[in-house]
Order: sequence, then C-alpha cells, then structure tokens
Amino acid sequence: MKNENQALPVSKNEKIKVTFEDLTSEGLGVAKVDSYPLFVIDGLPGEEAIVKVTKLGKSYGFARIEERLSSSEDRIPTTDVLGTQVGTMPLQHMRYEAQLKFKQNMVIQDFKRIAKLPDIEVLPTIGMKQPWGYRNKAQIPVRAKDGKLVTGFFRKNTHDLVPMENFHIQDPKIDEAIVKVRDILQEYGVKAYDEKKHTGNIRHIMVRRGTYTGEMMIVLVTRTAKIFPKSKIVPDILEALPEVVSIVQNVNPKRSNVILGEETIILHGEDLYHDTLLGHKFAISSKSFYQVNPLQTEKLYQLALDAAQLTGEETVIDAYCGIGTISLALAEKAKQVYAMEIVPDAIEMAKRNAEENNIENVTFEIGAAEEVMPKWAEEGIQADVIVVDPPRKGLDAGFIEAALTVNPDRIVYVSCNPATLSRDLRIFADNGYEAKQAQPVDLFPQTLHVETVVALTKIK
Ligand SMILES: C[S@@+](CC[C@H](N)C(=O)[O-])C[C@H]1O[C@@H](n2cnc3c(N)ncnc32)[C@H](O)[C@@H]1O
Repeated sequence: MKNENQALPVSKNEKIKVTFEDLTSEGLGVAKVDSYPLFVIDGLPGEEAIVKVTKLGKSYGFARIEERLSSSEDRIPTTDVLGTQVGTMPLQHMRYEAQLKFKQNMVIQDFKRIAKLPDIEVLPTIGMKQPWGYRNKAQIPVRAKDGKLVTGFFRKNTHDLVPMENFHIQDPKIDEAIVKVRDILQEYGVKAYDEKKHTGNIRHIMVRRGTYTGEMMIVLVTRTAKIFPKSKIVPDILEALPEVVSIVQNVNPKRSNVILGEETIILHGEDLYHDTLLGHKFAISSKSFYQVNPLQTEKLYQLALDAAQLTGEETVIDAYCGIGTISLALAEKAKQVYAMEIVPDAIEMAKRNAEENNIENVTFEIGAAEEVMPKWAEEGIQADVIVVDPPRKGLDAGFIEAALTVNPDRIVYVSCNPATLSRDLRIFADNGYEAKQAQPVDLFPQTLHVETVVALTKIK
C-alpha cells in the first residue's frame, strides 16, 4: 500500500525527487507531485531536490529538503542561519533583485486572484541600495540561560530563545545598545522573566533610534513596577550610550504574547525621541507606530503625496494617521487635512508634531477609522482626496462605506498587505473607483513583507 489515503500521490516520510515551480507568499518552495502541492522551506523555483514528506493534508502537504540537487541562480549563501531559524530573515537565501521580483509578483498574483483586477499594472518593486541594517526599532526578549541574562529571538513557532547579538537587518547601533543594556541589568542582578512560572522581571528590551537624528529611546519592559536599583541603572545606561534621550519602563504584568503593557514610567527625559521624515521633525512616543525603515518610507510617502495630486485647494482626509507623518506632508500641499487614529498617545504626538512644524491646517481626532469616518461623512466633511494607511487587516467595511458617501475624487491607498489591499480594491472597483498602476516599495528587505501604493480615481 503506497499511503493511507489512496487519493494522495505521496505518503508521509516518503523521499521523493521534485522540482520547485513556485514560491508561496510565506517564501516556501512549491513542488507538485501529480498536481498535489508540497510546500518546502528553502526551495527556490527551478531547483531540484530530494525531499522527505513531513505532513500531509487533503489538498496540500509539507516536506523537508534532504538533498539539494541543483541550485537556482537566485540563490546566495545565507548571511546568518539563525535569521532563518528564528524567522527574522526568511528571504536571506535569495539575491536581493530576486526578492524584489518576488514581492512584485506577490502583488500581481493577489490582484489577479483576490481582486480579480489583472489589468492593474504592478511596477517593479523599489528597493534599497543597502538592504541591511535598516530597522530603527527592536523589541528583543530577555530570558535566563545558565544563570545569565540572554537576548535573542524565539525559534519559529516556539518560545525557545535563540541567543543572538547581530540581527543584521537592525541598525547596528541598536544591536550594540541591546547588549549594553542587557549587561548593565545583569550587573545589578535583575532577574529575567520566566514565562512558565510567570516570575522574574525583565521581559523585553526595546530600542528605537532616529535614523536621521541619532536620538535613542530605551524601553525596559518589566513584569512588575518595582525593580532594580533604578538610581544606578539609569546613569549607567546614559554613560554607556550617549545617544539616549529617553529611558522608560513599561510594566506588563500579564501572561501574554503582547509585548507592551499599559503602564509607562519615565526614568529619564520624556516618553519620546525624535526623527525627521520628508523634512519634518517628529516626536515619537514608546507606544506610537513609526515606520521601521525611514529611507524607504520617504520614497513611499512621496509616492502617496504625488498620487494625491494636491494644488493647495483640496480638503484631504488622512485615515490611520499614527503620529501624523503623512498628514503633515499632505497639509503643506492642501487647504485642510482631517486625520484620525485609534491610539490616543499617537494623536497626542501628532498634535505636538503639527505645532512644532508650524502646521495649522490639520485637525486630529482620536478614534477608530470605522467610527470616525461615518461621523465625518454625516457632519458633511467634503474631502477631495482620502489617503488610507491601515494596519495589515486592511480597511473596515464600515470605513469603506462611509468613505464612498464622502465621494472623493481620489483615494490613495498605502498598504502593508497585498491580500487585504486586493480585497478592498475589489470593493472600490465595484463602486466606481479605478486604479491603473500599483507601486510596491521594499521597506523590509530579507523578509516577506512589502508596501504598495495605489492611486484610485473616481470614474466620471
Ligand atoms: C500602518 S500604520 C500607519 C500610521 C501612519 N500613517 C504612519 O505611516 O506613520 C497604521 C496605523 O493605524 C492605527 N490603527 C489601527 N487600527 C485602527 C483603527 N481601527 N482606526 C484608526 N486607526 C487604527 C495604528 O495605531 C497605526 O498607527
């Protein structure tokens, strides 16, 4: 008997020679056995390999490479195998040009499959000259090993900490800061958090750094508020890291995978640091969203700004505005901007940022986009342009409905998830909005993520 389920062409633990035909959006190689797809880590299209089947499902299975028989010309040696084990650099075995093509293709496929809009032209992904060391933020778990504090990352799908000090995609100054802060905590006997027992104290070290300003923020995420000799640790951190302008303690007493808790205690400076973006200076608090790759973000936002085609006469809505990064760029070119965001802390920063940059024609409101947008529509706000930059889950149906009643001439969609972007484009297409082109931008080299800007125009 070949396998338990006669309908499947392979059985568990079978070793079989395959040729990879495709890559999934998770970066897995796809090999087909009598049209039954096997998904395999580290397989690139065109490569032949002997694989061992590890898991079988009804319509697809998984396998592991036993021996690679040929190598794709897109394959390069991995920079650090740990980055694959922990999932921080799932594409590091691909040449960068191939990564950019992969991301462009991901958008093309989703437009075809989900949006059923195959005619939108997806331009080649805009990449980086130096696709390493770009991340301006790290949230690194701290655990105990052999009586010492260790920092690193969890092995994929586990909570086993793999010790790591060089993350390769993070600003090297951030990598350095994590090690220095960890060693200072170690010196004063701070206990690492133990997830199973829910004991110990330091859970994560977060470091954020302004790429343009060099200002650094350290966030010590702890289980309880009472810890350390703070009077010693704070001056030690400031001495070891002169770029630090802010040290805050975030207390997270919950048994949870969510990194930050609710309580923030300021240990040095204010709960903010600065960076600049497209010529504006931004204050950023520990809980605010800020794009992790500012050099590419400037390209992305400039594209969004160009797509808005502002002359100075327009009323613009900036939905999901964070600390106001896109809002301020829009405000300089529009008559009036209305912006909303769900995190109160981010709106506080956004208001401060408008003031510090002497921008007066922007109004910020705290609230869920799907609640604020219908309210604004009811109040009669007539927007010529709506810009949206939602989280991965995309736009809420209630938001889209209200946006359509506002009837803008243009909608500029900045998306970090081609699948939800495609779902939403379909709705806009069904309601009279047309997109001709999409521009992917690579903000996350070596990873599976991509940002895309699409300009939608109302069909007259
Ligand atoms: C991709 S970020 C974009 C932020 C900003 N445009 C930027 O680039 O800095 C998405 C933002 O949406 C906010 N957000 C998430 N859910 C929301 C909702 N339902 N309504 C409004 N804002 C939301 C998040 O807090 C985050 O700041």
